[in-house]
Amino acid sequence: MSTPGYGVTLHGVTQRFGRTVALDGVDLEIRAGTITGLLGRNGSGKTTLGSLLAAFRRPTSGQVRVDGEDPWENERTAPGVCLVRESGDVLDDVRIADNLAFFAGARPTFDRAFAAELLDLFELDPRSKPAKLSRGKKSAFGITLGLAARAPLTILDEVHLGLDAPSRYAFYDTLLADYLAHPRTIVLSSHLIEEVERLVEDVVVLDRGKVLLVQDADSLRAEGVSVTGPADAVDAFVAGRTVLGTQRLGRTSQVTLRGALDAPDVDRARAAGLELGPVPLQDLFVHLTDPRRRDGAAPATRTDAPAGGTR
Ligand SMILES: Nc1ncnc2c1ncn2[C@@H]1O[C@H](COP(=O)(O)OP(=O)(O)OP(=O)(O)O)[C@@H](O)[C@H]1O
Repeated sequence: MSTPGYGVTLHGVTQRFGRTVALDGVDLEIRAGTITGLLGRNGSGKTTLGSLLAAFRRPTSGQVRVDGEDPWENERTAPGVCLVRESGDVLDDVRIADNLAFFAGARPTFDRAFAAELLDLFELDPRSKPAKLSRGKKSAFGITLGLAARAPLTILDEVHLGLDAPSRYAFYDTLLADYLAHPRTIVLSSHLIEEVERLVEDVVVLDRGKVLLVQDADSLRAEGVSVTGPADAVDAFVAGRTVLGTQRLGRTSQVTLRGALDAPDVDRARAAGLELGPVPLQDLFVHLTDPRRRDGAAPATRTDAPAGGTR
């Protein structure tokens, strides 16, 4: 059985805007049939990358391949690629019902019944026009189009930023359930890493137009450990190790460490009454992209590092 969804490869892709280099010689593979989290600080090139995949623009140089082909003016891949950005990418002065009809006509995989369910979920009136919607409702409509399209390559670029917390969690749950029922390739760009981390199988981190890391989320998490317990005991245990983050609540401390612990360390931690747990991706992300580390040194984790599980 072939893998559902379109895979993506980029070879030496550079995108310039005048003197700005938004993407700088990017080599990247996004696996077909996965949810990939696209992470990066402001201006790191995430939206530019999404625009290239959706053939909204052509790179200055390098090769973009979607399902093995150049997506630019490609009649075969175009209906199978759906990019939704924070702005919603909808027809502002056209009623929601007509927007849906227009969108569905261009996409053979569009599921109108699912779109209707999503309108109900987000309490959107099919008679209203996107121009009159609040920011959050407009985002919800963009999400409705993006999910109901069931495109083999779906790129959701900060689509959920305007949503309130209940709507965001409804979006995450719906995305996951629909992805499991209809596997495809989803690229999810977000600054809300704590919220989306349970969804993503692979992680791509962009930093100033370059790929800093491509890794599956589980092996990435395994590259660190969180240590929780009485502050004194935690401090003694973590002394001399690479600390990614510290949280203190009264006399309890939780410290995120980089690097896996060996068996004797695990025994020592347990003997000291400390709890060990997985590392939040957010801590690893902040560590890797910390502007205070802009000393030209290579970050500790890279795709070319010999870390176990890196692909
Ligand atoms: N159309 C454009 N014209 C000129 N510069 C642009 C254009 N689009 C993007 N850029 C620049 O390219 C760089 C990357 O921008 P991009 O929007 O891809 O980043 P991003 O990671 O999506 O950022 P954010 O998280 O803030 O949305 C930035 O320096 C941005 O100013």
